Formats: sequence, structure tokens, C-alpha cells
Amino acid sequence: MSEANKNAAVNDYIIRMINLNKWYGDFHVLKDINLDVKQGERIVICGPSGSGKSTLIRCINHLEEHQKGQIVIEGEELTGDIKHLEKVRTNVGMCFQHFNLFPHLTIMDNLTLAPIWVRKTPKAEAEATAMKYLERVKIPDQADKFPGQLSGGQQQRVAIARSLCMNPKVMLFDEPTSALDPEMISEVLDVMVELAEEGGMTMLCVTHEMGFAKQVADRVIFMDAGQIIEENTPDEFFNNPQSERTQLFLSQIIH
Ligand SMILES: Nc1ncnc2c1ncn2[C@@H]1O[C@H](COP(=O)(O)OP(=O)(O)OP(=O)(O)O)[C@@H](O)[C@H]1O
Repeated sequence: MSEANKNAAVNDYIIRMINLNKWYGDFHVLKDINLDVKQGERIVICGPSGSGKSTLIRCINHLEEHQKGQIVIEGEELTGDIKHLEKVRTNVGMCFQHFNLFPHLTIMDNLTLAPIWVRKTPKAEAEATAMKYLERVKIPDQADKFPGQLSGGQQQRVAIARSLCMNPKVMLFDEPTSALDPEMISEVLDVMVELAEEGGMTMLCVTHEMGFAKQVADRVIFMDAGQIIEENTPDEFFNNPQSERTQLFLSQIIH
């Protein structure tokens, strides 16, 4: 392949993980992960507890540091360089299991904090954008409340809106529904489905919500013991799982 073609191929990928390895002390948590993510691709990552799913996506925005291999984001290797990291953290939004909202700030202030201080967006513009996204996640009337006054499902929708206010290219979701009461799960999944179906946003979602995976994922990745064991379209993944470990996992979660 010519150098130009090689670069063109590389540029198709917004995120590349190349022989990625990570250890927590002596514990080898990620083992030779190779994963290329295309711009706009929607990926669901599943697998047993402790298989390294959260660690994998936390490495993408350097919340966890890898020790070997490479992560390349928009053609630039992630090294921990502070300037690059600022850019990555602006372009890659993340929603966590436990929302991580600032409890002492109103919803509006939670949403406008980063745009005003990191992006230097004028306050009125940041507030207008925040309102737009609060409407999109269907809670515009909660803007002046504090996180503690909202349900878990509402707080998670605020967390999604907060990420969207930074106009990210990639959204990482780390089990966004697993801390929610069952009746609140669908209101968060609905927002995620809408986001996925709009297209354009690259999404990596660690979730056990297999209905979500079937509905919107372009690709499902199954991890076990720090390795990617299998990846496929949802159709193939659910109907024709190849490895015994995937079959066992699916038999345990789908009844
Ligand atoms: N900061 C840490 N220090 C040491 N070990 C850790 C740390 N974080 C995670 N681990 C261990 O690494 C392994 C992978 O954890 P990780 O959270 O990435 O898995 P997971 O697949 O997301 O699990 P779950 O579905 O339960 O959230 C687990 O055995 C966990 O105990």
C-alpha cells in the first residue's frame, strides 16, 4: 500500500488501539487489544464483570494510563501530552455509571461550566446551548435545580446533555444505566438510541443492555479476561456466536 493510501486508511479511523496492554500492579488487565473505530461507528462492548471493559474505554481519554502499545485518536498518538489531552478530553465526552455531576451546582451551571471555562464560550451562548440539550433530553424545566433534587434517570440525562454541550465527536458510555432503578433505565436508553439514530456521533458503550445493542450497534465486542474474544454485527453476534465463552455469556444474560 502506498504511503498516501496508508494514511487515507488510517484517517478513516477516529480511534485506533494497537497492541494495547495495561497492568494494575501485577495484574494484566488489558492484553494486546487491537481495535479500530470508524468515524460515526456505534460500538457496544459487553462481557463478564472484571473483563476490562471500563478500563478499556477509560484509556481512550487517559483516565487510565496504558503501559504498552498505542492509542491513536484522530491520527495523533495519546501520550499524556497535556495539550493533546485537552483536545482529546474536549472531543471525547464520557458518561459514567454514577453521573458525576457537581452536587453544589445547579443543572444549568453543571452544563455550562466546561463550555465557559474550557471552551471560553460566552455565558449567554453556553446557556442557550445547555437549554437546547436539556430540551433534547426532555428536562428543560429542571435547569435551576440541583442534582440531588433529580431522579437517577434525570441525573443521567443531565450527564449526557453535559457531554453534548462540548460538541464532542466521540461519546463513551460506561454502564450508564446500571446504577438506575429499573423504571428509569428506558428513559436514559431512549436518549442514547436517539443520539445513535441521528448518526454522526461515534459511540462506544459498555452496557449489558442487549436490546440497545441489537437496536443501534454497528458492532458488538465481547471481552473476557482482558482480551477481545469476539466482535461482529449484532445480528451475527447474537444469532451465531462463535466462541464458547461468548455462547456461555449470552446464555447467562439472555433468557
Ligand atoms: N484502579 C484499579 N486498581 C487495581 N485493579 C483494578 C482497578 N480498576 C479495576 N481493577 C481490576 O481490573 C479488572 C477489570 O476492571 P474493569 O472495571 O475494567 O472491568 P469491567 O469489565 O468493566 O467490569 P464491570 O462490568 O464489573 O464493571 C477487575 O478485576 C478490577 O478489579
